[in-house]
Amino acid sequence: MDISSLLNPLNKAQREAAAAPPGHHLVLAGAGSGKTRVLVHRMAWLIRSQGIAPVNLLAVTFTNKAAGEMRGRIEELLETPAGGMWVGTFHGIAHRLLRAHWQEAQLPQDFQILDSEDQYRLIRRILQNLNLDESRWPPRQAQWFINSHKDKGLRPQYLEEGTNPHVRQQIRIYHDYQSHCERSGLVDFAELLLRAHELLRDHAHVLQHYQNRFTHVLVDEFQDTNAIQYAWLRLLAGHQGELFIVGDDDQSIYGWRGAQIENIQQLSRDFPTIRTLRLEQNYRSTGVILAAANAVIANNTERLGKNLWTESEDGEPIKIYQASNERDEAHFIIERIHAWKAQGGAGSDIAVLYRSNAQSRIVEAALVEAGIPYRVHGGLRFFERAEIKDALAYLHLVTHQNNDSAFERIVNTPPRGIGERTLSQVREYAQQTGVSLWQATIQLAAQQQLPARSATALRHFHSLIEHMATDIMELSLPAQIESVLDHSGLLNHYRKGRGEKSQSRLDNLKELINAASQFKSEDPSLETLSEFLAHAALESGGTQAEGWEDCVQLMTLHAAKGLEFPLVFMIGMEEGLFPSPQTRHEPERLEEERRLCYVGMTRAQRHLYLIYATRRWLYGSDNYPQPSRFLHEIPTELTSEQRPRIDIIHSGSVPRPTAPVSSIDGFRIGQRVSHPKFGEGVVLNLEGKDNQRRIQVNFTQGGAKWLVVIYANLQII
Ligand SMILES: Nc1ncnc2c1ncn2[C@@H]1O[C@H](COP(=O)(O)OP(=O)(O)OP(=O)(O)O)[C@@H](O)[C@H]1O
Ligand SMILES: [Mg+2]
Repeated sequence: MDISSLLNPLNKAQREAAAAPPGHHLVLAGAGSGKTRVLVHRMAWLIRSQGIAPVNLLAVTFTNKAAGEMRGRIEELLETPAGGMWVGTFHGIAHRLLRAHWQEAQLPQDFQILDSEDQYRLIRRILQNLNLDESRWPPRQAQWFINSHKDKGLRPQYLEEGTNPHVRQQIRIYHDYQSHCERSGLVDFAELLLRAHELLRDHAHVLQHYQNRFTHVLVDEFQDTNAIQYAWLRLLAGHQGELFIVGDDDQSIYGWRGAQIENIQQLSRDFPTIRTLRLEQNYRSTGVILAAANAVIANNTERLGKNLWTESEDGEPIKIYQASNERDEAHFIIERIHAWKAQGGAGSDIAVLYRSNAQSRIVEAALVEAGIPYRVHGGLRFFERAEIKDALAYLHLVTHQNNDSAFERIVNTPPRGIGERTLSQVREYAQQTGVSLWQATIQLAAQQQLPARSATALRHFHSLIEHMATDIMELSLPAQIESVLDHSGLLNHYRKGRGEKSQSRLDNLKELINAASQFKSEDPSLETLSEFLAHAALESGGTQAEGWEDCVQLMTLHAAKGLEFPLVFMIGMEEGLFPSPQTRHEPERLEEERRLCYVGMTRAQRHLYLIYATRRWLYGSDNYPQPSRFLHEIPTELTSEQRPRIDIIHSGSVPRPTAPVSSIDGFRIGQRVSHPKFGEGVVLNLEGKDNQRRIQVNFTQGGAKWLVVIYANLQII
């Protein structure tokens, strides 16, 4: 592609940004104005028109998925693979730096990444060692204390002890936690960033190397960078590197996780020559959606201010639906999805967005019942499932026996007769002598301090792990994983289990082998197994090993950042849920909630539904919430209220609207049928007419379910 056609798909302002002369640039622009598009074109333009080598570019995005898409787009524009270019998340890039410079970073070469759940477990263990009661010292609080200090670049030894006993105790926990991580070669997410920053700050030759290499540093979603991320961007850019930053202050939604919207202003102070460019035309949404989103965000006071307009047609009004409860909310969505599909729309065009993860369950249940495929993003991610973590723990232990988290996780999974009493003895010994749990078991066994049965069980465990390590040395990555799954007894363990759960666990373990065979290391110089383990820890949801298919997308508003969909449902638009209860009386946090609402609304390209319930069962109690204030902030001429439906499908004792019938579409009570998802079952009930024809089937695996006949795809067997 020649240079002019490279810039053709851009408007004038976008082109000026993508082909801006050398220097620092900040593209500050609203949602859907093409910031990400400009960033990608800028990279292609630098390579094609300015002769910059791909190795000189560093691009930082927010998720692995975005990074993958970005690389794909650039290669498409260049019509060739852009090898050597670094594109990744802050965490991914920090990890890469630390792997390359582990010595300078004072890490063991085979350091391992501790994900949030492992971190939580470790903190609990530290609390136990310190004899602290969890009800007084909640592990989550300690975790927050540790991470938020690391995000600010603060190590425990530099914290002011002060007089507050609570703070002193937290510092002590932080201290113990940190020494434990250092002894065992473990690096948590916040540590990745902090250590990468220290690496650059304290080692002039390393810094020099990367400053020379990365002549161009490009960052997407800049508004959500935290202090430490900003600090290392600044170091990397140095005096010569050129920054190309894109962001939107109105979409800053991670303040609670330490992101600093002030970084936008700081940028102009640190790089006084930086040019701010604006994009004002929105290409994503209809006029109505954009006007509504603009009206909502206009209620915030802390804004840098911008205009956003569109040439698109106004489109249809935003639909506000008052649901009688959360089940009605879910059924309304199902109905709309059916209508969308009936018109030829794809399921993957649709997103259901919510404020809190807990809201997805009811919608999921309704989707399952209706037989609509869906995918939850950012829920329990593939690599976070228990069986996958067990498998990964074996792999960790095989490569690195001093990994206590991995040891704890699988020493008795599957059960092999190593009891809690033995383990506490091991833990105590490890703590007193400052060795790893693995070492402790060896030493205790040698000193014959353990009961004979436990000692034998532990010896078996040792030789199991050691054998695995030698067995897999020569194997390919998927074969390594297969071998470990087999020899560890995990596969057998789940094979023995009954029911759908065990089956789905087995499927997941097989999927892990599949994921390993598709895995390509970014950095060929690294050993594949440890690289795969790091990938598993860093993979931030979004993509799962199975690929996309035609699924309705469910995710939190936070996870929807940067994405777009023709049809969007925002559910739970209620005071006390969105805005969330803790934020209602704090103006700053309320503004962050409003930005989140703006992010959600601006995901929609053509159709936007906002739904609230007048009654909601949430966190174990019944609530009668008011509609969200954000709904009132949308001018009424842009919305249309959907009338409450009368045919709400109730469960239980509520009388059904139609009388039972004896046969529908050839189905009869007592007949055996099969369903593509639920398997085989027996027809219990039939009712309704026209599109409302429903059938109740008692499935062998899943119990009784009501299905809508025309969608259920049932076969008589
Ligand atoms: N000049 C253009 N012509 C046609 N379509 C465009 C143009 N610029 C952007 N788009 C399209 O508009 C949509 C939004 O663009 P993009 O995702 O880059 O916006 P953004 O500013 O990054 O949004 P967000 O703030 O949500 O991340 C995309 O579908 C993109 O392809
Ligand atoms: Mg974007």
